[in-house]
Amino acid sequence: MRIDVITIFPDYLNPLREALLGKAIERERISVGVHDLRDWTHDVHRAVDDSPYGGGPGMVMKPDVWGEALDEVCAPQEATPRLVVPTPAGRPFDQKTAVRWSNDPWLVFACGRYEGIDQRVIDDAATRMPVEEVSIGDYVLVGGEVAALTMIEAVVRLLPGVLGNPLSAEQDSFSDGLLEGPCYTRPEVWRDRPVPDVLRSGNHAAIARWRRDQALERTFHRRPELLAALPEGDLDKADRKQ
Ligand SMILES: Nc1cc(-c2ccc3ccn(Cc4ccccc4)c3c2)n[nH]1
Repeated sequence: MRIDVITIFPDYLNPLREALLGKAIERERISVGVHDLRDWTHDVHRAVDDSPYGGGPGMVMKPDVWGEALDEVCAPQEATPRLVVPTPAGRPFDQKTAVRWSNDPWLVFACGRYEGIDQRVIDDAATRMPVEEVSIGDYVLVGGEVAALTMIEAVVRLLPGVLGNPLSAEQDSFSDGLLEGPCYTRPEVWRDRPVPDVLRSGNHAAIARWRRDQALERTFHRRPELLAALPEGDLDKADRKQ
C-alpha cells in the first residue's frame, strides 16, 4: 500500500516512522510520502489560507494551492488513489472503514487546518478519484494530521505481515461487534487483586465463555447501542442468559 499525506506541518507525521508503522515501512509493506502543502505556493509569504467568503471567524485554505498539490501528488499512475479528507463534518470512521480501505493500493490524506479546505477542492478531486470526508469522532481537533495518523494506524495494522500476531487483528474490539473484555498477565496476585480463577483453569471452553460474557457485559454497560446493532442471530442462546 502507498500512503501520501499532504499537510502544512510535515513533522506532525513523524510518528509514522516509529515502531509498528516504521517496521511496516522498513519491510516495504507500505510506502509513505509526506508532502508540505507550501511547496505548491508561489508567493513570497507562501500563503495557504485566506478570509472566508460570507464572513465568519477564522481562515479557509486556498483552492489553487491545494489543487496544484493534489494534481501532482495524485497524478494518475497504475492505481487511482482514494482521497481521504479528515473533517469534523465527515462520515464516521470505524473499523469497517479501516477494513475496506486496507484493500486499497493507495491512500492520500489531505490534512486541513484553519476552518478547513475550500469545498471546491474536494468537489474537483471527486471528478477524478474516490473522495471520502471522514470524522474520527464527535470532538473538534485543530487540524487533520492527528486524524490522519489515527486512521493510517487503524488501516496499516490490518495489512498482512504488519502485526506480530495476526490473530489479534481478527479478535479486535468491534471485529465481532462487541467491546474487548478485560485482560490480565503476571503476577497472579497484584496489590491483593487476583487474576480471575477461570483464566488459570486451563479449561478453554470455560475461558472462551467467560471472555464472551465479559465482552457482552462491558458492551451492555458502555456501548449498549452496539448490542442493538448486532446482526440477527449473532447472540447465541448462551449469550441470552447474560
Ligand atoms: N473528528 C475530527 C476531525 C477534525 C478536524 C479535521 C480536519 C481539520 C481541519 C481544520 N480543522 C479545524 C476545524 C475546527 C472546526 C470546524 C472545522 C475545522 C479540522 C478538524 N476535528 N475532529
